[in-house]
Amino acid sequence: MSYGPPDLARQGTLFVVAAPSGAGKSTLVNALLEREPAISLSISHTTRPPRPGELYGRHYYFTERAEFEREIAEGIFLEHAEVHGNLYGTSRDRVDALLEQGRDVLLEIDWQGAAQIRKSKPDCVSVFILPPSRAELERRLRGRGSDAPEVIERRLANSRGEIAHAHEFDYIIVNDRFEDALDELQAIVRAVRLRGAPQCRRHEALIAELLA
Ligand SMILES: Nc1ncnc2c1ncn2[C@@H]1O[C@H](COP(=O)(O)OP(=O)(O)OP(=O)(O)O)[C@@H](O)[C@H]1O
Ligand SMILES: Nc1nc2c(ncn2[C@@H]2O[C@H](COP(=O)(O)O)[C@@H](O)[C@H]2O)c(=O)[nH]1
Repeated sequence: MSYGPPDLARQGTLFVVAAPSGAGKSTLVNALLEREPAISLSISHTTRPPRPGELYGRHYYFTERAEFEREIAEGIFLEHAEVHGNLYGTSRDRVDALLEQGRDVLLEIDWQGAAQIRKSKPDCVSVFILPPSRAELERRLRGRGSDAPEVIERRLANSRGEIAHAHEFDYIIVNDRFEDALDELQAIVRAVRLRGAPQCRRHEALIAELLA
C-alpha cells in the first residue's frame, strides 16, 4: 500500500524500538503504525519457529538456521543477533531502498541489533520500552499465552541483561498505561519529523568544536 509520494529530497528516518520480551513493544508499534501509516515496518528474518497464527512474510521471514548463517556470510543483513536462542536479522536492501525514497522505517529489534544500527546509521532514533515492574512483565508474558513455560522463563531471565542497555537509547518509554505510552511514542516520531534527530545529537559538531 502506498501513502502518498515519498520525499525524495530527504532521507527517511530510521526508528529503532527495543524492549525486553513481553514489555509490549509489538502491541505499541502496531498501534503506532495505525496512527502513522506512512511509516514502513521492516519484517525481520528469524530461525524461531512460527507461533500459531504467525505468517511468513507478514510477521517474519522464517528461515532454517543453515540458510540464515549462509545469509549472514553473504552480508545481506544490516544487523543480526542471537536472541533467546534464535537468530534474528534485518535485511539491508529493503531498508536502504525505503530510506533513500524518503520513507521513514521502523525496526523492532533487540538491544544488540540496535547497537549495530547505531554504528552503521548514526542518525537513527532509538527508543527502549520498559515494563512498569518485573511482576507486570511476567504477567504480560504469561498472559500472552504464546510461548511454552520454559521459553517464558528464559525470556524473563534474559530481561535483566536487556534492561541493562536501556540507557544507550535516545528515549525510554514506560509502558504502564497503554494509551499514555502510545501517545509518547507518537510524540517522539512527530518531534523527530519536525526537528530532525534528537536535540543533543544535532549539536554534536558544535560541542566538539567548542571543546577542541
Ligand atoms: N500497557 C499494557 N498494559 C497491559 N498489557 C499490555 C500493555 N502493552 C502490551 N500489553 C500486553 O502484553 C503482552 C505482550 O505484548 P507484546 O507481544 O507486544 O510484547 P513484545 O515486547 O513485543 O514481546 P516480544 O519481544 O516477545 O515480541 C500482550 O498480551 C499485550 O497485549
Ligand atoms: N537483533 C534483532 N532482534 C530482533 C529482530 N526481530 C525481532 N527481534 C527481537 O527478538 C526478540 C524476540 O522476538 P519474538 O518475536 O521471538 O518474541 C524481541 O526482543 C525482538 O525485538 C531482528 O531483526 N534483529
